[in-house]
Amino acid sequence: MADVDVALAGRSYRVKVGPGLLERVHADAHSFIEPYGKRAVPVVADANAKRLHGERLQASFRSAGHSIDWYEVAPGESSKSWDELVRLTDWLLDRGVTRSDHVFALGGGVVGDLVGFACAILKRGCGFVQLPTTLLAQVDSSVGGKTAINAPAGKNLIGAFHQPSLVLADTTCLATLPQREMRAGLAEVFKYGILGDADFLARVDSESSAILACDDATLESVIAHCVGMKARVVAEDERETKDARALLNLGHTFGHALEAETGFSDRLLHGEAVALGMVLAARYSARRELISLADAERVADALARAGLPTEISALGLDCDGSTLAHHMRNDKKAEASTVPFILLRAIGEAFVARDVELADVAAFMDEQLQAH
Ligand SMILES: NC(=O)c1ccc[n+]([C@@H]2O[C@H](COP(=O)([O-])OP(=O)(O)OC[C@H]3O[C@@H](n4cnc5c(N)ncnc54)[C@H](O)[C@@H]3O)[C@@H](O)[C@H]2O)c1
Ligand SMILES: O=C(O)C(=O)C[C@@H](O)[C@H](O)[C@H](O)COP(=O)(O)O
Ligand SMILES: [Zn+2]
Repeated sequence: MADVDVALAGRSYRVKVGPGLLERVHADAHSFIEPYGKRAVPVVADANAKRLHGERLQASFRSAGHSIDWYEVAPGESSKSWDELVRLTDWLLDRGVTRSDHVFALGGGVVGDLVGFACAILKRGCGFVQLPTTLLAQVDSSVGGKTAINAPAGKNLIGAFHQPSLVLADTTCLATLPQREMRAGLAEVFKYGILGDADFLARVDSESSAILACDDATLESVIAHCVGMKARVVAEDERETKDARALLNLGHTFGHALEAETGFSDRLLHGEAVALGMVLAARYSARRELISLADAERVADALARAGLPTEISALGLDCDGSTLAHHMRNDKKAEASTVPFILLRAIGEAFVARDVELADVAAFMDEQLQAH
């Protein structure tokens, strides 16, 4: 078992990583469950996560004399919507959830982002506990307090910073995760290496088979490493007001544009979009002679070896580079006169570039759409 603390004045919380944590939620989350007394505890769950792991959670609550009031969320990105937010907040209000209560979120990044945002606005803020069940959610989305739903204008455009009170990442859950979803999560694992830790990138490259095969020891140590990196960044720059947290957005300005263009659907998962986005960020860095083309292709090759997509020409998009660049204008990092891009000075050394012309990005995207 590994523990990582996210240090935020007055709002610090623990992230526990390891096998079997769902069986002992009643113990680890005791202080957030006990106040419910005889009331059932609200658990918002991704339908697949509930079907596959809900019973373990239920047994844990039952052993401490508590029952669960389940709310099911349909799997998929389309659940990060206004409609689902309204349905969920109405349900929480119906259950009489108070500001001092904690709502439990069982599932991947979709449920975590949705529940986190609902809890940020419910009665101006109640608590929540993250029980992430995907690799992506365990290494990234359950930690750091970015919560959001999507808008027609773009990805995660309606949201709030709202930190969880506890994160319990039970690695046993990953045994039931489809390989495509494991790979999508692996993209965010690669991200930590590419943006700030070349040694970790080499390690992930060589251990990707063990990660995808859910080797217990590898999973626990890799997940804890990622959470540790994210915890340090979040402690330094919780609200992305300095450049530190923006680096966690490597590949996302490109990736979110691709997600928008594919309709936030399972045609392109978030992690797959991030993999493509990191390749684009690396190749765009090479175009600007910040890194060599060989280094950019090293990034692409590592992702390809793990079975992740690296060529946007294979997506069959019916759009041109300026349509994609137009989506990027809605990026939340955008400033009045510029869209900051996370580029590479070296593999393992990302930085925020504020002198990128969207017209140049559009021309680059046109080339990439036609490449290979
Ligand atoms: N807040 C953040 O900092 C942050 C960071 C990264 C990503 N995100 C967001 O996270 C979302 C993606 O999260 P995700 O990749 O976890 O996707 P997801 O939540 O859609 O889950 C992926 C799929 O796995 C299924 N599933 C979940 N747990 C399972 C399990 N244990 N076994 C079998 N199936 C299971 C789900 O039903 C779903 O079909 C995106 O919306 C992205 O924007 C947020
Ligand atoms: O935690 C962060 O900061 C991140 O950027 C993590 C990303 O992996 C994640 O996808 C995040 O939701 C993207 O943030 P956004 O501000 O671009 O919506
Ligand atoms: Zn992401």
